[in-house]
Amino acid sequence: MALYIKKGRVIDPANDVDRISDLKIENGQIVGHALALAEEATKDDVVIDAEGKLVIPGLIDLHCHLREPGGEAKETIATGTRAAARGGFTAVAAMANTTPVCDSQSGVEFLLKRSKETGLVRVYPIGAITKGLQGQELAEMADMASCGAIAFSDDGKTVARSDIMRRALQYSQMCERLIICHCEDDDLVHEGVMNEGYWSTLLGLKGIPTVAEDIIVARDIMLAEATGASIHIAHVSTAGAVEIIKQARARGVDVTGEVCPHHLALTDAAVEGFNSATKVNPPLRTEKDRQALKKGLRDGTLTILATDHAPHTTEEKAREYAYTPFGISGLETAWPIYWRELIEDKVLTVNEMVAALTVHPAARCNLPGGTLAVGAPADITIIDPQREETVTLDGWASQGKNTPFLGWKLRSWPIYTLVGGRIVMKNREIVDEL
Ligand SMILES: NC(=O)N[C@@H](CC(=O)O)C(=O)O
Ligand SMILES: [Zn+2]
Ligand SMILES: [Zn+2]
Repeated sequence: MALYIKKGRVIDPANDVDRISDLKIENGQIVGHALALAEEATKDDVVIDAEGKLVIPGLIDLHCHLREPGGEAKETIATGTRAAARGGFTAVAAMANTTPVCDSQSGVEFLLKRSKETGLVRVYPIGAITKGLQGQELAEMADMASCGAIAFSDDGKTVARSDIMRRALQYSQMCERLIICHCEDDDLVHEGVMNEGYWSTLLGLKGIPTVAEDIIVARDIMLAEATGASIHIAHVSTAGAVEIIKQARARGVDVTGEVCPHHLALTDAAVEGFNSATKVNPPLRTEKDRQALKKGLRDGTLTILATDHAPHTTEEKAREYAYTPFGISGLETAWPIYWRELIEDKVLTVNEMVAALTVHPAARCNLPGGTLAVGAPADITIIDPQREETVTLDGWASQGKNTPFLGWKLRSWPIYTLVGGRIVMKNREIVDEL
């Protein structure tokens, strides 16, 4: 049995493809592209009509929190990967800040095994940089790399000690893996819960200054430059960080940066009303920062889009603003939010936006996928750019209901997700029983 995707606009930035075509899928792989290829389909085959739709490589998220093991009340691999499928993602990289922390071979092996058993999309483990995310002793980086860790990160925390970070960068080169940096100076953050500025003053909440991020972005870039290592800056949120990354790239430092949907769509003004779903780390910043992120994407300083999907329980998110945990459940609204902020606002072309969600993240971590080339695994997303939907929790797959976008009317939604040729989401609904 073959599957055909008929008459879609096929966009494959990795191969400079943007044309109306049919795709043929067999045995989990893309086996052909051509106009009218679907005419050969027999009654045993499946044909998806994609006229007026975008047919793109499955989206790849380099930054999400699946919470398993230890945080199953917030999310599991089963529910988090279903949220991914609903959002058009065919692969997600899972951060190490679980309980226990993913800082050894057994942590990586657990994640891979559990993902195979219960995951709906591909899951790539990210190993911790330091044991227990304690920032004192390097984790078993080489062991983790050998059994499938695709990168290293203490995300959720900064590696505060520069000597430890320097050593980690040296080891990462031997392991040929990227270090992903969560950048905030803990002393400057202190007890802050939102961006420091007009709104924190008005609302009487403790502020987190932008320099808390900038200073560690600068430090990590200098350490990467000194060691020759490759780094990736997670959730870039400040104008200062964009400028520092831009200068470093111009000098030839191997640094990339990612942008999250919420930092493009919202500012700290959204905290008015104390909606706990707006509490995230790094915090929502000012309009100036938001515009700097867009400019950074436009001029090629920032090349990757990632969700930082950070689900929490409804109970935790019902706490007072100062005490509720940081994090936004982002997988299910990422594509239409990016569309609104980057396509409707004319920051990127559709091809550039697709590249930032597919070939760029794949290339950065040497992942398979991110392309629709013949012979590639059939990880494919179909987008209906016309579809309008209001964000509600109906059909929401993530256990984390902590989205600041409830009630937003958004255009352009994923309508099919295929992983290895298998349909895992169709017409906005998961195709699979838990
Ligand atoms: N982004 C967040 O606000 N929270 C993340 C941690 C992180 O990404 O730093 C989490 O694990 O909850
Ligand atoms: Zn982080
Ligand atoms: Zn994170």
